[in-house]
Amino acid sequence: MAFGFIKKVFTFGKDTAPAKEVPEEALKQEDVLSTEDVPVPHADAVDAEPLVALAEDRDLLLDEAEAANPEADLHRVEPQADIYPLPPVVHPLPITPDEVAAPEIETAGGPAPDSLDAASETSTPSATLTPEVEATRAAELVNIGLGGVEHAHEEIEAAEAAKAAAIDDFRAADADAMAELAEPSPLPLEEPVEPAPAKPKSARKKKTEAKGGGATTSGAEPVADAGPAPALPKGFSTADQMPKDAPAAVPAPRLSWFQRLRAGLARTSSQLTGQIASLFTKRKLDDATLQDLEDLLIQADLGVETALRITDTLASERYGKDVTGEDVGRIMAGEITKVLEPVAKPLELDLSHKPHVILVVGVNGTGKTTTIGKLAAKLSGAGLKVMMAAGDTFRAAAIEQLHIWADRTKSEIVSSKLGADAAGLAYEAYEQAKAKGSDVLIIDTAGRLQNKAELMAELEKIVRVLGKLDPDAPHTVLQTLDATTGQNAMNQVEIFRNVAGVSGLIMTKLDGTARGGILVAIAAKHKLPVYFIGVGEGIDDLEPFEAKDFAQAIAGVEA
Ligand SMILES: Nc1nc2c(ncn2[C@@H]2O[C@H](COP(=O)(O)OP(=O)(O)OP(=O)(O)O)[C@@H](O)[C@H]2O)c(=O)[nH]1
Repeated sequence: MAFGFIKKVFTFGKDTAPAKEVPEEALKQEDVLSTEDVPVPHADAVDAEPLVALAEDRDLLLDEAEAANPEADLHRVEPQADIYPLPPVVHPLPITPDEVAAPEIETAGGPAPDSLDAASETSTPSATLTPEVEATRAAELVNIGLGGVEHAHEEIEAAEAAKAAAIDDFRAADADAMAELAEPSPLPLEEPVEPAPAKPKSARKKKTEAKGGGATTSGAEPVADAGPAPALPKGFSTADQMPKDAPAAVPAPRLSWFQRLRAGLARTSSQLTGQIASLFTKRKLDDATLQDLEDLLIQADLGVETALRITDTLASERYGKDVTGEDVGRIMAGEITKVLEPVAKPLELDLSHKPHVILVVGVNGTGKTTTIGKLAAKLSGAGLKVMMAAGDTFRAAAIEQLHIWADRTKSEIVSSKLGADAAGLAYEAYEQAKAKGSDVLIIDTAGRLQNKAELMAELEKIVRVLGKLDPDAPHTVLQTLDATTGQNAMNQVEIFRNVAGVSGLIMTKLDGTARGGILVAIAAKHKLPVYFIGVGEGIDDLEPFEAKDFAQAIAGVEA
């Protein structure tokens, strides 16, 4: 074995380069091979112990060979750095992920690609050190010139093969590591949420159609089934939560004018009849009860006169006897009817005048303009030629309002600018009505409080101007009374009668919360005709005044 080893050394020398004479001092290689004196690059990575053993073996073999054949020319070839340069100690290859066939990385569910560097560093196999060390050892063997070139070649090839295998292993391991990083973690941190199974498109469509969907968001395709609607705070609702097929608002059946009158007077009548019923419960009619009844009737605005008529009639019939509420109601309706019948007159028109002039007066908001429209509708409907005069020059809306009524009733209208002289307008309107052959001229006036002297003076002026045109004009002075005002209506009639010569009354708003008793008191005192009653805002809501109907409605007696 020792000769074979020597042979290899010689062959290596012939094949490559002639052997060089080694300086004497260089032959003292023990020191050279000392691991202490010769700095071994990266000594921490190279195990020098076997090399020292090899060098010792070499010296022993050379000594034995020289002893056996002193003639032999045995060169002690010592390693020199310039002849056999030490290969640099190769550290594990710094394989970067770029050099490795990177797997396709899906970012979803895996770590960010940035983490791959760290992953590759930490996953570098430590086994790659071994072939490196072996290669270094082989090189060392060559360097010391004792291992034999062939042996050294074999060792180097084996080391390189091992190194290549190690690199392959590393690359495979690294690729596995990277592939693992790219895969979603098999252990999710949170409980996975089961995705809702997608409903077939046709099923969704059917559901939408069944709901009548699409009506609220026209043109918008339902993108996805949003699932059950979230609970909304009070006050919020979704279109789905809206009641389907909400019943359409059914118009209330229109009441007859008498029903509306009764409804309007219900407060007055129910209050009155209730008090009367409780007054006469298990009581015989005596002076005290009669006095109490009189008080109740006066409180109901019927007036002292009418109240006394009622109590007197009741006493004459039932004094000292049991009395019921129905008894009192019946007598009350009869007596009120007697008071009202004389005033329940039709509005007489003297069409020989052409025009018959109707001046409409009253306090603000009592229904003058509206009543003019209603009257014109009746007259026009009867074939009469009607002209209106917008004498309320204080209020632009009143002028406009009358124009609307003129349009609706096919009436002619004369109007002027806001603030114009109302008397002058009345004059102009009369002239035009005369010229055009109008049957009726209806003149609106500004609403005014009866205590406003200057306004009342203007009203007087209108009456004077009209009287100059026709001594009998205005032929009718109508005053509108708001049925909700109560006792103040009596005062209004007194003032307007004195100033404008009111000749007849129309009580409006008897369809509301009326206090109709005052009309009985006014009728009893002034004996002014009551032509119509207003029972609504519509064009037909003006009814001829009927004493009995009105009386029964107040008394709460069935017709
Ligand atoms: N319910 C009800 N409302 C009425 C009736 N008559 C008039 N009105 C309403 O009462 C309000 C006043 O009516 P107008 O006709 O403007 O009264 P006016 O007297 O001309 O008012 P001024 O021009 O301010 O003096 C309006 O809203 C009318 O629709 C009625 O008989 N019943």
